[in-house]
Order: sequence, then C-alpha cells, then structure tokens
Amino acid sequence: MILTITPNPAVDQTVQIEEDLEAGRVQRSTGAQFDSGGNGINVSQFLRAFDAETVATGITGGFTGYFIEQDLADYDVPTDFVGTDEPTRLNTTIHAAGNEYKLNQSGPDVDPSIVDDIIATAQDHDPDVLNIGGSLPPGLSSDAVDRIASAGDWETALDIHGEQLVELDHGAEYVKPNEVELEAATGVDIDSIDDCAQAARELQSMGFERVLASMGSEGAMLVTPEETLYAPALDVDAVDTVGAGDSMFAGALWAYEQGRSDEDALKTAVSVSSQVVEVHGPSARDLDPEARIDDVRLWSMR
Ligand SMILES: O=P(O)(O)OC[C@@]1(O)O[C@H](CO)[C@@H](O)[C@@H]1O
Repeated sequence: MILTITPNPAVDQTVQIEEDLEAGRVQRSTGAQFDSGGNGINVSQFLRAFDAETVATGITGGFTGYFIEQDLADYDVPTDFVGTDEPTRLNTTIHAAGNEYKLNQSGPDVDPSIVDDIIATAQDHDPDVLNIGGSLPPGLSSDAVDRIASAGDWETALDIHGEQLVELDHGAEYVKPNEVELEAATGVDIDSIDDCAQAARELQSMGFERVLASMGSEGAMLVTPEETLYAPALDVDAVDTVGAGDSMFAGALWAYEQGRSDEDALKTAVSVSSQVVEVHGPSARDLDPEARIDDVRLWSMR
C-alpha cells in the first residue's frame, strides 16, 4: 500500500476567462471548478483511479480542509488527516487567453509538534511505500521530512522542493523533481536533455536510488542505479498542466510497488500524464495507467 503525506494540501481553484488578465477592472470567468490538491493528495487520487490501494494523510483544517475530505470521499480515496485550527490554503490557476497563471498560498502556520501525529498516523497504516509531496507549511522544515521518512520500515518516495531535498540526512528510494527543483537542488542550469541527465545523476549521488525527472513538454527521465532512461512526452492536446507531475509519480510508483521494470515505470508515468494534461484541474476519474504505454518511446542514455 502507498501512503501519501501532504504536509500543505490545497483546494485547487481553476478559473477560465476568455481574455487576458488586466489590472484595475472586474473580469468575468467563463468556467470554474474546485478540486482537492497538493502533491501527495493528487498521487492518492491517481492511484485510486488505477484501482490501487492508498491512504491520503497530511494536515488539514477549516472549511477548505472539510472540502478536501468530502471530495476525496467522493473519489473513494481513504483518508486519515491530522487536524489543525487554521484553514487549509486555496491555490488558484487562471487560464486566460491561452496563458496559465498560478498563485499558490503559503499555507497555514503549523506547530512543529504536529509531526509526532503524522508519524503516529503513518505507523498505524504501516505502508510499503510512503510518499511525501509538496511544499511544507510555515513552521515545518526539512527536518520534519527526515523524521517522518526514518520513522518506519517503509520505502520513501519524495516530491518536495529542491532546496529541501538537499538538506535531508535521510535518503530515499524514489524522488521526483521537476527541472526547476533539479536546478535548485544541484545548481546545474538545465537547457537540454543532457543537462537534465547530468543534474538528475548529481541528485541521485546525494543519496537517492531512483530519480524521476519530469520535464514538461519534453517528457520524463528516470535515473536508476543501472542506467538513465529518457522518454519524450506523447503528442496530445494539453489544456492544463496542474497535477501532471503528480500523475507521473503515481504511474511510476504504481509500477514500482508491483515490482515492474524501470522501463515499465517510466512508460506508465508518461502514459498517465499524457491523459491528465487533457483535462482541467489535477483530478481525472477515468485513468488507465497502461492505456498509452505502447506509444511511449524510450532511450537509454550514456
Ligand atoms: O505549493 P506546492 O505545495 O509546491 O504545490 C501545490 C500545488 O500547486 O501542486 C499541485 C500540483 O502538482 C496542486 O494540486 C497544488 O495546488
């Protein structure tokens, strides 16, 4: 079972307007939706869409926290959140005249002692793989991630910010940086697929067994203990990229937990994300992890 921990969940608000954003006047939307979000929560939602076993935990509070719990129940995602007094944050994505704007709140202040409750929750569920995803709310530091990762006999899969990845004492079996996070973690400027491979290998040498780098419209790369694999993105009509990286990680972890090969894990990751970018918001109910697996091409890089 894969347990996800989202220290700083969000209600994701997605708004569409037909014209570009302008300061100083009221503009009206042509479409809007709310989804439960935050990286770990998204991973759990995708895993449930694949029919895999998962539990979503993390820190929630207030009306927005209540929305997340109700919404996940609707998606049949088992949850076991630790409560806090302040409301969970609201993150906004605006699609305006072909541009995507994203505003993420920092999140509520939390007391570092809440980490004890998160650890107790994780230990209760005793997962095979423990995934920690997303930003940390004010009050928590990378020390919280180290404490949680080392509190049980599980494999750890991390999708946290690059600056925090390099501060960790505890390594991990899997990490999923995007290119910005890879640059922040390694200091390598990424302008090409080769740069990405160099940065991902540098990150791996800091104590991570497998590095899955999401590269947006360029696809994804997986550095394993044996090799570096690259898969270009599939050619689809992308309407919204929110949650695309999380769906990649969900696909890779789904394959990894079943003991499938690294090639399969990367193909599944790309297959799933190509389906998720075709819909608005981070949620997708009808997902087949293997639907497009035969369309994904793989290269082994030196
Ligand atoms: O502010 P963070 O924690 O870095 O990112 C949070 C977030 O942007 O990431 C998810 C998509 O990956 C969204 O569901 C959510 O709003």
